[in-house]
Amino acid sequence: MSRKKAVKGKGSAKSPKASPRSGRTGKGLAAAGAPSSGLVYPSRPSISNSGEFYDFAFKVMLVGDSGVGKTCLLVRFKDGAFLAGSFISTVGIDFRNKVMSIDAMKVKLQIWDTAGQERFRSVTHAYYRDANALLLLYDVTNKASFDNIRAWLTEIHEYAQQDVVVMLLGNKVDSTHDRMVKREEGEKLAKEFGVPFMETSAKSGLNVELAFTAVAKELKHRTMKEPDEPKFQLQQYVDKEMRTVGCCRT
Ligand SMILES: Nc1nc2c(ncn2[C@@H]2O[C@H](COP(=O)(O)OP(=O)(O)OP(=O)(O)O)[C@@H](O)[C@H]2O)c(=O)[nH]1
Repeated sequence: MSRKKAVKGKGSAKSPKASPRSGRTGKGLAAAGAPSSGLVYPSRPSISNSGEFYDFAFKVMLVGDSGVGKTCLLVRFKDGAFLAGSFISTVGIDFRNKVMSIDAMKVKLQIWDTAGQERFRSVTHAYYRDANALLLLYDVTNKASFDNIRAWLTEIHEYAQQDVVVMLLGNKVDSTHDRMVKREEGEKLAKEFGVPFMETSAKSGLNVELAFTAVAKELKHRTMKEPDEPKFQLQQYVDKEMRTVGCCRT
């Protein structure tokens, strides 16, 4: 990823509020601009620029308040590492590709990491409409980031495709002593909005692979599904596979 300096600014009152951690120096991401991947999503069979074949390609976006761990989640998934150290806020938007094997098929995920700060919101809005799935994150140690989820869901409703797959993720569950949002609260909110839910930790890697695998399975299933075939049950799949951690001081 390239590195750029952050620009300071304030977002619109209509957008979800930035969490208290926003407003820091920018972590480097590609220039903001109109989405122009040139790929058709979903596509089958296809070929990537590097000559690698895959059966499906899907676009997944990471969204949520600044500091909830979107970049760390992506880096954990892509490289199996954790970005420790000082927090550098994302500037604009960038993507990374990962090809996964799902039910013996090659699925390429193009994963877009968005800036959580409000001042970049108009940039990220332009990318919503092409997204096949959105991973919406909050930080279990930051109540404001959880409270802002309703506003994020309103925004998603406004800008994303109607059939976009949305999954709610409560990140940073490794910080058990700092936890401010109970797992049950996340579950309740997700149920209210009819979206699947799970908790993750980019730091420990807990459930990170599972979150992306579940979304890739859902998208692959939707694309291949015969009309009389039952739907893929994403939440059931996640519940069966998910590992949980104990609570906390909530
Ligand atoms: N303990 C813990 N810290 C995390 C985790 N994920 C991210 N962090 C920390 O949280 C801070 C913010 O992480 P980022 O991934 O940069 O957050 P972001 O959502 O991409 O933030 P923006 O780019 O501003 O939108 C960093 O200091 C990370 O080290 C996690 O799972 N556990």
